Order: sequence, then C-alpha cells, then structure tokens
Amino acid sequence: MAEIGPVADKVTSYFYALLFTRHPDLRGLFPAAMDTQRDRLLKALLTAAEHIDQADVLVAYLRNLGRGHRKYGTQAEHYPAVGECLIGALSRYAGAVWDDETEAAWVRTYTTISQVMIDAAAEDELRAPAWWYAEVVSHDLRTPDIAVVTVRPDQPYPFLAGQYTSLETPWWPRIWRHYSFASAPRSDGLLSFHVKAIPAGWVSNALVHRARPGDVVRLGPPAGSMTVDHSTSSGLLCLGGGTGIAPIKALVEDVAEHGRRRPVEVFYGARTDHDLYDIDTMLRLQQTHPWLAVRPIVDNRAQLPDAVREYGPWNEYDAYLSGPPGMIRSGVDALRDVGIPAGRIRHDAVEELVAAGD
Ligand SMILES: NC(=O)C1=CN([C@@H]2O[C@H](COP(=O)(O)OP(=O)(O)OC[C@H]3O[C@@H](n4cnc5c(N)ncnc54)[C@H](O)[C@@H]3O)[C@@H](O)[C@H]2O)C=CC1
Repeated sequence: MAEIGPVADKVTSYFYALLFTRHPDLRGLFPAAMDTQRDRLLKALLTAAEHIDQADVLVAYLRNLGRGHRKYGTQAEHYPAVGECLIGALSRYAGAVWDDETEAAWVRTYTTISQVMIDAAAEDELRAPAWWYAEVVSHDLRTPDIAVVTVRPDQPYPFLAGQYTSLETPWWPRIWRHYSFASAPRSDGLLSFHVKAIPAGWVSNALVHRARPGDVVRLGPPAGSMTVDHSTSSGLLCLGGGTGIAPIKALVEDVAEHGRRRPVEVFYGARTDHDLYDIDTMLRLQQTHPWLAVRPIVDNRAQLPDAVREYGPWNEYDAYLSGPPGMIRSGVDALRDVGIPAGRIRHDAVEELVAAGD
C-alpha cells in the first residue's frame, strides 16, 4: 500500500481500464462518469488495509460493503474478474516490491475479502430486496437550496433512527449518494431526507430543484451505527451542523418514543439565522419534551465546538455528531477535550460524508 499510495490515481485508472477491456459486460454496472467511483475503490482498499489487524471491525465493514453492492447488481461471479484486474494493476505499479510471495498474499487477501462480501450479500438476499423503489410524496423547499423530501417505499423499509441510506435519482443512473433519515421510523412507513443543493452536486441538485411528487427514486439498505443505546439512561449531547440536524431530529424522536426520560441537549449550528431551516420543528419538540434543550448556534457568534465547551459538564453524556466533515473533526476534538471518552462519541464515517456531500 505504501508503494501504490503516491500513484493511487494511476493505479485505479489502470484497474478500471483493465476491467472494462477484459470484461466489457461489467461496464454497465458503473455510472457513466467514473470520477468519484475511482476514488471509492481506493478508499475501500485503504480502509481494509488500515483495519487488517482488527478482524471484527474489518469483517463488519466488508459485510456492509457486500450487502451495499447488491443494489449495483453485483453477482458472486463478478468478484474473480475484479480480483484479477486489481492484482494486475497493483503488480504493475508496485513493481519494485512485487514478487511471487506478494502476489500469493494478495490472492489470499482478495479471496478472503470477496468471500466475506459474497456471503453477506447471500444472507441479505434471504431477507431484504437488493433495493427499494420509493415515490416522492412531498417536496418542501425550505430555503432556495434546501428541500425536505419525503418518499414512500414500495415495500416496508426497516431502519433505526440515526441511520442513513443510499439514494439514486432517475436523472443520474447508478450514481448513489448517502442521506440520513430525518425522522425515526414512522407508522405510515414514509421516509424524509433533508437535502442541500451544493455546487456541482448532481444528485443533491436534482433532488432539490428537479424532484417532484410522483417521481420515483431507488434506495439501498440502511447503514450506520449512530443509533441510540436504549440499554442506558445517560444523557445525549447532540451536535447537528446544517442539514446534519436531520438525523439528530430522528434521535430525539427515538428517545421520545422509548419513553425513558433522559436529558437530550441539542446544539444546532448554522452559518446564518436564515440557514436554521428546521429550527421551528426543533423548538416545537423542545416545547413538548421537558427533557430536551435546543440551542441554535450561529457562526457569527460562535462555532459549534466552542459553544459546547461553554456548557456542561458532559461526563455523564453520550455524544452524537452530524454535519460537515470539518465540523465532525473539530467537534470530536472538543468533546475529547471536555472529557468524553472516544467510545462514547458517535458519528458517521467522514469518508462516507464526503461522498454524501455531492
Ligand atoms: N449523518 C451526518 O453526519 C450528516 C452529515 N451531513 C453533512 O452535513 C453537511 C451539511 O452542509 P451545510 O448545511 O452546508 O453545512 P454548513 O457548511 O452550513 O455548516 C453547518 C455548521 O457546521 C459548522 N462547521 C462547518 N465547518 C466547520 C469546521 N471546519 N469546524 C467547525 N464547525 C464547522 C458551521 O459553523 C455551521 O454551524 C454536508 O457536508 C452533509 O454531507 C448532512 C446530513 C447528515
């Protein structure tokens, strides 16, 4: 990995060139524009390499990856083709250190990785569809670039508050982006997402400016571990930045439904007052639930992590963060500084959020 790191772009381009010339039938499984896709393969490999000595973390990651590949139409027989081209690309760019032993190690590693993914996909097939179709039932433009989009899945969609899904629009086939559920599971089965159109964000722009009731999107399986531990009654300290308030709202609803009173403190950060597009909902929840405190934090007065330091003490709290990657990074630092141990801080993987931003 050290050898190929500096030439990562070349390795992935060469890998896809090999794959699509040797197996042209596989081209149709990938999006027309391959730019973010290239990055994803390498990130997955790096994540696997980083966790090579933590079997439980690595296996959980790979199982999730295997399940997530069902929506792309990936079949067990595709894995050997990918493995052969991957090893072809690695051997070409790591020539200085590549020998028979390295190759044998990569073949064993890839075989193990793919078997974990194939097994997880096969198990998942017994209980869940590869994807769900979901019809847009309402579209609420809250600011010129933020919409709350509500969809009705064609089959029951089980998930936990705090999780996210992947979503594909009809306008950009095979381009999937992540969005957190903005509500806890509802009795009517509807799902809502808060979407901000960002420059050059194909999927987010389509969802904000083009999607209308009646349009049909596809959803992948739920993922993410930013969920409430109902076996404890410790308080929840929640930091939601921008549209990152969506899963925080879902967590609040989840706590309310479980009926156990535990303090929930929400810090809702935004660039300007105008960007606090969901403050009315959050304040309404605060009025209903005496255990909930909501504090809007607007940039020109303070930044989210600094605001958290001013309150507390937080040593009896579990922390939840959701928002832009920079906010999560500095938020985690601030929470560690005020004494919350790493094991009690939950957030989605920052690499996933980068992909979500489009
Ligand atoms: N599950 C999750 O973690 C979710 C994450 N998101 C992500 O949240 C982001 C939302 O974007 P916007 O609404 O445009 O947010 P934004 O850029 O308007 O920022 C929102 C808040 O985060 C703070 N912030 C931003 N960068 C920071 C940094 N480097 N250090 C400290 N604070 C910082 C800002 O001060 C502001 O209070 C997107 O990147 C999206 O992918 C959205 C939904 C769910």
